[in-house]
Amino acid sequence: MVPPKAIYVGPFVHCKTQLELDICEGGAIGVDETGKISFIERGTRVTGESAAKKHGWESFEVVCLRDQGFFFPGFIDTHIHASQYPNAGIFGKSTLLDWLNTYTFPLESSLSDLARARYVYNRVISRTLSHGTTTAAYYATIHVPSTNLLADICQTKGQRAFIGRVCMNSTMSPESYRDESTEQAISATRESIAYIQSIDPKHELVTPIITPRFAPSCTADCLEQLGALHKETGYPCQTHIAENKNEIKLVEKLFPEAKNYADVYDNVGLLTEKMILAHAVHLTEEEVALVKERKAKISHCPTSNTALTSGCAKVRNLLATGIDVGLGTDVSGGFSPSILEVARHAVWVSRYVAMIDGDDAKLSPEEVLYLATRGGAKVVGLPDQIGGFEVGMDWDAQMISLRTVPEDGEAQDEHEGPIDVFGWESWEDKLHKWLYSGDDRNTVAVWVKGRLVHQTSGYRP
Ligand SMILES: O=c1[nH]c(=O)c2nc[nH]c2[nH]1
Ligand SMILES: [Zn+2]
Repeated sequence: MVPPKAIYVGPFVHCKTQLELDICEGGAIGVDETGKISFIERGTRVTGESAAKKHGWESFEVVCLRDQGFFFPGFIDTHIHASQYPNAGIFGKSTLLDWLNTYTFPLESSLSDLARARYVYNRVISRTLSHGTTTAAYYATIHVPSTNLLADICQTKGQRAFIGRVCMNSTMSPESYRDESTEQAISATRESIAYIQSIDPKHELVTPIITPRFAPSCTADCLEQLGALHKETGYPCQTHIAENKNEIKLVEKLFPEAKNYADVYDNVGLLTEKMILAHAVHLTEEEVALVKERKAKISHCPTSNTALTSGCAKVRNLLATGIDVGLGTDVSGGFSPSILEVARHAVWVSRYVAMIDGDDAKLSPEEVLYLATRGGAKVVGLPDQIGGFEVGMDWDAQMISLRTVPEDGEAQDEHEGPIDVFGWESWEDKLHKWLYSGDDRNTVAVWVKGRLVHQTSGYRP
């Protein structure tokens, strides 16, 4: 579907650097038929017509922010298990290894049923889009048909996605839910890769991602062959690392020849700049140095790490080392499909770290919004294409509505959302209010590559 040429008029905000937002109180962003940003005009007096005239545009749509609010880059969820979405919020008092057996494997296993997979995947994609997630790195299940279905639905609904068929062939996983052998794990992975290539040969929207679940669920031989597949195809990879202390002990037992957890992946050629490592809560200094050296990326998942009592990742240290970090909902270790919520929790977790390590550990609102957008773009390997508003980048964006409370303090309608703006706040204050109290009611429209992929019912941009 070709999106129309369009000019988006109103305030826009994006991250200039890790520490600084670029807040433009008024302007116009021209997006061409390919969904790319063609021009950016700044100024509160700029209109769609004046911008079009300046750039010689003749036929186009104008999308104006009718209420107070702003355009913001779409969020990037660098780690989410689409197949676990029905369990969001269901974890009791479990920790990682018993959570996998009690809650997770039974649900994932049930998605061999394509009708059930369709039900779940339709919902999780609609839900994440409604929270402003324009790109997601998904784990599906071990099943090829339902993994391929996830790719189909992302394409139909217009969400940019990395789609991973989960590899898990070790006897640590239940017999009823694991790959039969290394050969079968690799051929199923190849089958899913070939399908995704067939539906999106240039990977305009969906891309396969090689997905060993985590070291304990794969044999050394399987990891080795996945490393070879990564080298052969150049496709990105994702896995988990150092999430939980018992998991780390298990890795030491299963891979006694490895120096540490990161070394298990490094030994087989999986620790590269195209690897997304989820969690990294308990990495040693030596491992952090290796991750940095290999330019591997980290997905920080604070809601999950708190829910499963895994620990508090020291994100300030990772950033100071120069490692690229993004945010992940990690549904359903994480209970929420919202990256805005995860960004807020990234602030909280950094404060828990600061209570022990000192104030330098604290992440600011600007920093977590950076991780949710530009940081995530680096993690998924698309820093020049998504995560910000620059000429030549794709229009992956969300329209945020923040209405000022009327003078009588009363009138509310379905689009008001949970934030009370009184009108005297600075732009920085409004953004902080959105970060700490906003939700999907504020996200009234969402675009991916210039295509409108979500709008709040009744709200027409
Ligand atoms: O947060 C997590 N979710 C999972 O599904 C998983 N599998 C292994 N390790 C994991 N961690
Ligand atoms: Zn996970």
